[in-house]
Amino acid sequence: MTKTPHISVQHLNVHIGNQHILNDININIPDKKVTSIIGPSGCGKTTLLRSFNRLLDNTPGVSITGKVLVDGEDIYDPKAEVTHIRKKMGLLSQRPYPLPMSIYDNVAYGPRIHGIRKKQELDQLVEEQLKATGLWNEVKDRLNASATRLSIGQQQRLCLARGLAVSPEIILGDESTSALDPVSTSIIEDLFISLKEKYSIVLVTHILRQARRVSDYIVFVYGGKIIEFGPTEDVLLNPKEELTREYVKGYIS
Ligand SMILES: Nc1ncnc2c1ncn2[C@@H]1O[C@H](COP(=O)(O)OP(=O)(O)OP(=O)(O)O)[C@@H](O)[C@H]1O
Repeated sequence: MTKTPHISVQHLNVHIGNQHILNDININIPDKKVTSIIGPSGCGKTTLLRSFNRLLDNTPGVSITGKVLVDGEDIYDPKAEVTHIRKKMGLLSQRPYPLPMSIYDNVAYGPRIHGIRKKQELDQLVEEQLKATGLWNEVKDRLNASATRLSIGQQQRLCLARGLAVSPEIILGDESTSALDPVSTSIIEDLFISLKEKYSIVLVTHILRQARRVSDYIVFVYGGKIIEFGPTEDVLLNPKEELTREYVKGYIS
């Protein structure tokens, strides 16, 4: 484990209405590694991921206690600035949601909002991020075409490029390959592996093979609690907890 965690979760409890969704979560998410959150449907994986960038705030009936420190700053401190926190994180959801504009404008969108206006600077940024997501050669001759005309797999990589263009530090992926074909899935998985050089990556996945392929660390969640957390090989091949063993073997789903 790296010495300084990028995200440190301390005694996090999430209730929605009278349901206790996350129960005393304590975890240190390592810097510049891929950490995958696994567990059966409804165990709280997405809720945990969404707690990292305060996406739960608008959920009706939610109450959140405990701390989530990002780079040492408690994002649930009443004085914390949500925009500043969110800028540190890019979220890739299950399905790609390209903006209804050109490929170029999708990537330039965030930088423009953050005040970058010079065409040369934007051109360079767009090219850089399209290269980082392996799209450049596929789209360089049609940058002004509508993003919605790309394949679903390409759209997902474009959404990743759009997120990376605002210089986040952390990439959150919520089942982000579930709508993709096997080839696009494998491209996105390889991207996660290469992007960890620069970013801390946290993924929610149902697919154990995917978790094994891409992750350095695994968090196994069951019934709103963290049952086990550790290096991928340890958790998947030599779990300490009986519940993890049963889940990995497919006895619980
Ligand atoms: N907005 C909400 N209102 C009420 N209950 C919610 C809400 N969001 C999530 N829940 C409940 O919280 C629990 C955890 O949901 P969550 O989506 O985090 O689980 P998950 O492990 O990601 O599930 P899946 O793998 O099926 O996506 C579930 O029981 C779900 O019904």
